Amino acid sequence: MSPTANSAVRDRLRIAIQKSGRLSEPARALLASSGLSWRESRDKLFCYGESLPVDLLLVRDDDIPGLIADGVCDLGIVGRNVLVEQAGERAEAGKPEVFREWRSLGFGACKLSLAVPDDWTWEGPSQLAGKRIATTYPNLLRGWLREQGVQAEAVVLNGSVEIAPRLGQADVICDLVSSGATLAANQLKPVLDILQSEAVLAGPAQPFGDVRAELADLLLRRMDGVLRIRDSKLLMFQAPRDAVDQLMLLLPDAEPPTMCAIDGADTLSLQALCHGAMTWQRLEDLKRAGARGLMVLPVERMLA
Ligand SMILES: Nc1ncnc2c1ncn2[C@@H]1O[C@H](COP(=O)(O)OP(=O)(O)OP(=O)(O)O)[C@@H](O)[C@H]1O
Ligand SMILES: O=P(O)(O)OC[C@H]1O[C@H](OP(=O)(O)OP(=O)(O)O)[C@H](O)[C@@H]1O
Ligand SMILES: [Mg+2]
Repeated sequence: MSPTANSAVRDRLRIAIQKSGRLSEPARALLASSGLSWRESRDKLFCYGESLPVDLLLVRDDDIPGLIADGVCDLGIVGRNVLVEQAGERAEAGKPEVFREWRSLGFGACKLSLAVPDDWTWEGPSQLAGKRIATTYPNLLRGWLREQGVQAEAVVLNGSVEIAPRLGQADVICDLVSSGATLAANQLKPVLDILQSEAVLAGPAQPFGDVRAELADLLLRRMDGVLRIRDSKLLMFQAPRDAVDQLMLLLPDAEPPTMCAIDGADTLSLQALCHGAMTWQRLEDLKRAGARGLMVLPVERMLA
């Protein structure tokens, strides 16, 4: 299917997200926080956008890069691991680059790691020469092996990769790791990270040439606002003017504060957007350094 043939007839934006899995809920939540709402219930495969002409396609995550490549959808929310793997697959087959990562989204964090049996003494990548490596990500693995100048065999499995060494299918594995619990349960240990992954917004490599460009820009601006204030709080307090420098050292994650003088000029009232966790411990440290009347407020929306 040609991308242009399929996408030329649309004046609505279509975003593919995972139908059901780790990225489904956070992807929906991010889009909803960006002001999108849909008519259909969540078990449908297609959700018609109500607040904006932006529709959703609910699909298997592995299908998302291909749907963008074919012009069936315009954007997608997918793990970087899947996107980079399929980009590599296309490059290997001599196909042009048609999709790329537009934004990292700060959820679905995991690593693609090499893991070896617990009883191995790890000496480095050269130890993998001639070994069989079970993985769902053969392109990423082969690319890494090439960079290392190591020749090894990729054994491609679509699931239950961790059990392959025990079944004698492979010597080591290259799979996604987050807590490490699955590796530990299978007597494996991680020795190297090949890719740091998280959910990303994927889009076409070339900009849209029609109304979708404006829609995508609007959506990106809103998403950037949502991502920027995620985990952020507005901190308000008062402090003696001569304590402010010291106090700001305790707030390395704060944007430059807004300050105004009260009580003549000796006391300042400050407000600062802070991007890290505002724990009781931090508030107590600020109080000890001279801050008074500390208040932490949630931030709902931000438009830069
Ligand atoms: N253990 C993990 N912790 C955090 N994120 C993970 C973990 N495993 C996978 N992910 C991320 O979440 C994405 C989706 O994982 P999930 O297990 O839901 O996919 P799936 O089983 O392939 O689903 P689908 O049915 O859509 O094909 C992965 O591609 C990866 O980016
Ligand atoms: O480090 P951990 O926190 O243990 O997570 C790692 C596991 O998570 C993923 O599998 P998932 O649970 O999605 O199962 P699946 O591969 O069968 O879909 C991944 O493929 C690992 O098996
Ligand atoms: Mg999948």
